[in-house]
Amino acid sequence: FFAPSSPRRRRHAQIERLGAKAERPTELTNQEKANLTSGKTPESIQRLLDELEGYLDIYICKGTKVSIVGALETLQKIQKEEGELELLNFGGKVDWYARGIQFCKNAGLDEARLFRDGYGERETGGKEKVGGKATVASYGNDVNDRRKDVELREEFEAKLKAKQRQQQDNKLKDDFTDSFVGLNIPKGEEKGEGEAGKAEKFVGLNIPTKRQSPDRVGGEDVKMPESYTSQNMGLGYSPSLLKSSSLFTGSNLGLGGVDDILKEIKRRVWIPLSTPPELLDQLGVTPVRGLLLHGPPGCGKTAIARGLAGILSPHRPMTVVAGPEIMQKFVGASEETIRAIFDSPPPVMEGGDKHSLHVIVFDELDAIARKRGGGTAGGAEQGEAGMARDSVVNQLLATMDGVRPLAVPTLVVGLTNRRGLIDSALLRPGRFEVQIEVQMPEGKKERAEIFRVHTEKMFMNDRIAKGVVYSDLIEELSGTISEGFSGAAIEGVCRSAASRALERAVDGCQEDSAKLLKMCRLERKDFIEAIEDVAKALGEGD
Ligand SMILES: Nc1ncnc2c1ncn2[C@@H]1O[C@H](COP(=O)(O)OP(=O)(O)OP(=O)(O)O)[C@@H](O)[C@H]1O
Repeated sequence: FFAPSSPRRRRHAQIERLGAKAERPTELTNQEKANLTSGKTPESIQRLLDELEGYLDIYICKGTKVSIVGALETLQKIQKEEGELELLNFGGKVDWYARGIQFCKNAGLDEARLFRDGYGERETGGKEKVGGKATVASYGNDVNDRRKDVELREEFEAKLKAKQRQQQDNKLKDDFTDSFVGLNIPKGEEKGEGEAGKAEKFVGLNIPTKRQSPDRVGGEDVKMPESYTSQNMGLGYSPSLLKSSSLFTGSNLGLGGVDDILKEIKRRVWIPLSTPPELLDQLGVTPVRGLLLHGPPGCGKTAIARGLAGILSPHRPMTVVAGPEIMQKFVGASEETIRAIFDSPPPVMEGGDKHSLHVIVFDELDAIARKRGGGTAGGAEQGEAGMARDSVVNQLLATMDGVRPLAVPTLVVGLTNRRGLIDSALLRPGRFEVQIEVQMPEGKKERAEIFRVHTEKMFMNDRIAKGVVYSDLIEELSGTISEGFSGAAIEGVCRSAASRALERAVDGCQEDSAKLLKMCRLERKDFIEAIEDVAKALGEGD
């Protein structure tokens, strides 16, 4: 939904220019020094803007209340930081808060909806001003405000639904086709971009706009296939689905150093799934049916698969098949078991339609899809377990080849630490065709990104000790840890560091919860000691 003319790259370039231009006062007051060392920079506001963008993306896709609350809270942080920046004469010429509000407007959230219709009153009339702008009353944390929000949203959605029903009853063709953006619209009836945009703005309001069930409209103009084979596994043209791929970023998934991986998944899996089928037809290609993520433990394979399923198919829960557990069921059972996984997708949630993508994640795929053949080489097994595995592999092959049609479009994601054990037939094109290695964080830059992901919240909530410069801390930590630290290990470091700060705060003021809340801040040494803790544990693990 953000104009392609304003990609993040351009904003970062702008930040860099601003940073270069920023003039620091030669003589800083103590307060200013304290502000400086607490990390107030244009970059910190940019990070907040990125966060805001993330919330608005989620809002557009899923329309959740949490995302609006998150957006509002982020706006407030932006306003606060901007005020502090102005004190430092440090980029104060840029109205970041106004940019944040513009983001919200682009996302279809006007100020009235953000501030008045459920999130407390916007204070105006010069009651209170920061940096010349009217401040926003804090989001009502109390239950009443939240309840009011829910009531307003329900009322608003009920009205919209009623209006939609009426429009359908009246057979207003324009409105009728608008709601089908993303469907396989028959040739000659494609809607122009303007109309597509019109329908899309409802996406954030939980109205099923992407692909409505043909049942609901008579199924005459719009036909979805009755069953899905390798030829028509795609979801049909879906501009909103294509756009929502912008959500598939490391920062939204809470992952650092994986942007190249996400880009490749977007290009090879996501885009073909949601482009016009006739275009795929002309190109003579079909969407990919299988994605294999392989690599060492704790590097984010599961998190990527979850993120992919959550954004690609927000209305149908994904199916997770835990390899070793399910194998116990397979032994002695018939081939029906694997069929059942594909043939019984979880029902769609409200707002979805029956053609929503079904994502099946096979965790520890090597446990169920080992090389066939009964020989011991390459990890294949004999006996009942070996036969069960052979049967599973055969079933998977038949299903992924499209021999057996499926009820809904399906994407299979395999996760494994041991790609070498998987039957090679499953790794051929047409099956787990896209294979991506999710490696250990390669260098300092990737490690710094992961540290940032897992400490940003502490930093934003002022839980890093005064006097510690956040960017220096990240730089130091990412240089200190060794190459053997996975993303999960780095997350472990942050957890362990937090536990040290918590312990110190609790020891210092057990009986005074207000003091405890105030005191609990992470020191540099907490992180350094935590790195040693985790390194020790990793060493013992080896
Ligand atoms: N690149 C990363 N950036 C930030 N956090 C990460 C990263 N990789 C892993 N983590 C953290 O580690 C946790 C565990 O990762 P995840 O389960 O996705 O790894 P995995 O590769 O699937 O491991 P396994 O093979 O053991 O299942 C994640 O939830 C996340 O918090």
